[in-house]
Amino acid sequence: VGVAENGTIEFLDQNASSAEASAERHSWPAGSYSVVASDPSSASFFFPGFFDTHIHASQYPNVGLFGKTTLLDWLNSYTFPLESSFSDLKVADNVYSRVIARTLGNGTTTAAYYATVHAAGTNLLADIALKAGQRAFIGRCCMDANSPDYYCDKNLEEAQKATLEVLDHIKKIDPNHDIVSPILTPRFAASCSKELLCWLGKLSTETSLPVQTHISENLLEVELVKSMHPFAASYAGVYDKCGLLHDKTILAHAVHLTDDERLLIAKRGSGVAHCPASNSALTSGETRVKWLLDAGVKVGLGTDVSGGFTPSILHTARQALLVSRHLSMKGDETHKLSIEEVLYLATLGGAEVCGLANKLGNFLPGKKWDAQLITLDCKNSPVDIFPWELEKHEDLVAKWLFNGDDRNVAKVWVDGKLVAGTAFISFQ
Ligand SMILES: Nc1nc2[nH]cnc2c(=O)[nH]1
Ligand SMILES: [Zn+2]
Repeated sequence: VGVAENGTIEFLDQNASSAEASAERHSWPAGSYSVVASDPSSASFFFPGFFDTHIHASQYPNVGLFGKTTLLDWLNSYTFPLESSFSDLKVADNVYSRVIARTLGNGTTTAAYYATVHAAGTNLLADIALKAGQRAFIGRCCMDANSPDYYCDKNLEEAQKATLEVLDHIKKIDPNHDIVSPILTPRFAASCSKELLCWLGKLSTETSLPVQTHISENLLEVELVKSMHPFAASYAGVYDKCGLLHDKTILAHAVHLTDDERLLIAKRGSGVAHCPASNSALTSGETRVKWLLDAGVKVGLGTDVSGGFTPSILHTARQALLVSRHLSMKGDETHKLSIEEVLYLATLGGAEVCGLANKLGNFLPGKKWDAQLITLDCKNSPVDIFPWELEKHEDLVAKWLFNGDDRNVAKVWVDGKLVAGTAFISFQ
C-alpha cells in the first residue's frame, strides 16, 4: 500500500515482490519514502481502523457499572449524576483524555461521541480529540424536557445557545472538519421538546451537519416517546417529522423497530449504530442486524459506553456475533452474522453510517490511511499462535476476533499519521 505524505492511499499492489519494487513501479524515488512492514512470522497484519459509531465519552468512568438496571432507571441512578459532574472542567479533562487514549489504543480511528449538556466540556472533548489525532464527531447533548432539574437544558433558548457555541468552537479549531466535526445530538426523543427536535432538524438541513440520537432501545422508552410525542405515528416518525431523519443521521440501538420504521429509515438513508454489549447489559433486547441490512439500512457498531461495558470495537464485534446467534437460537438462522460480516460492521459499515465511506473504511486508492497494525504473536499477547497456523489467515483473524485485545494493536494511524499502539507508546 503506497501512502502519500497527505495520508491518502496512492496505490495498492497485490502480490508485489517487495515494497521497493512496488515503489519503483509507481515512480517513487528510493529514499523518498519509508517502509512499514507486517511480519508474517509474528502473525501480524494491517487492518482498517475501527469505527465506534456510538459512544458516550462522559460515561467512561462507569464502564461495567449497571447492576440489574434497565435503561430508564440506569439513566437516573448511574448516568445523569455522572454526566452532571462535567460542569467541572477538571473532571472533563481527566475523563476525556483517558477515553480517547483508550479507544485509540484499541484501534478506534473514528468515533461518534456524545459529551454532556455542558458547552465548555464538549469543546474540551473536541480539543483533546484533535490533539490526539482521532477522527471524532463531537455532540453536545441536548435535553430540555423530562430530565432532572440538576441536569438539563433549562429551556429551548439555552439549548440553542449552547449548541451554537460548540459549533463555533469546532469551526475555529478545525475549519473544514477534517478530523473533528460537530454532530447535532438530541439525547433522545424522550428528553427533548418537539420545538428543540425541530430546531435541530432545521439546523441540520441548513448546515448539512450530521445528527446522532437514540431510537427504540427499550420498550418502556418506546411507550414514553409515544405518550410525549403523539403528533407522530412511531418513534422514527417523531424524528422524521422534525427533519432529523436523513442520510447523515446515526440512530443508536434500533432494537424494537416496526417494519414500517425500518422501511422509513432505509428510505431516508439513515444509519444504525448496533450496540450489542449495551443491549445485553441493560437487557434492552437484540437488534436484528440482518433484517436491517436486508432492507438497505446502513449498520455499524457502537460500544455505547457505558450502557456498554467495553470501549473496544473488536470486543463489540465479538458481542455482535454472539447476539446474532442468540437471535438465531429463537428459530431463524438468517439472523446469524459471520466473522467477516461483524468485521465489516466494525469498519466499512461504520464508515457508511458516519457518511465517510467515500474516504475511509477499507484500503482503496484515494482513501485515507486510517489503519491498525495487528500483531498476534507478541509480548503479553492474549492469543496463542502455533507455527502451523501462520499461513492460515482466516483462522488468525478468527482467533484475533475472539481472544485479541489492545495488546495486539501495535500501531494505529489516522490520516497517515502514527497516533497510538503499543509500539507507539514504547517509542514515546
Ligand atoms: N444507552 C443509552 N441510551 C440512552 N437513551 C438516552 N440516553 C441514553 C444513554 O446515555 N445511553
Ligand atoms: Zn447511547
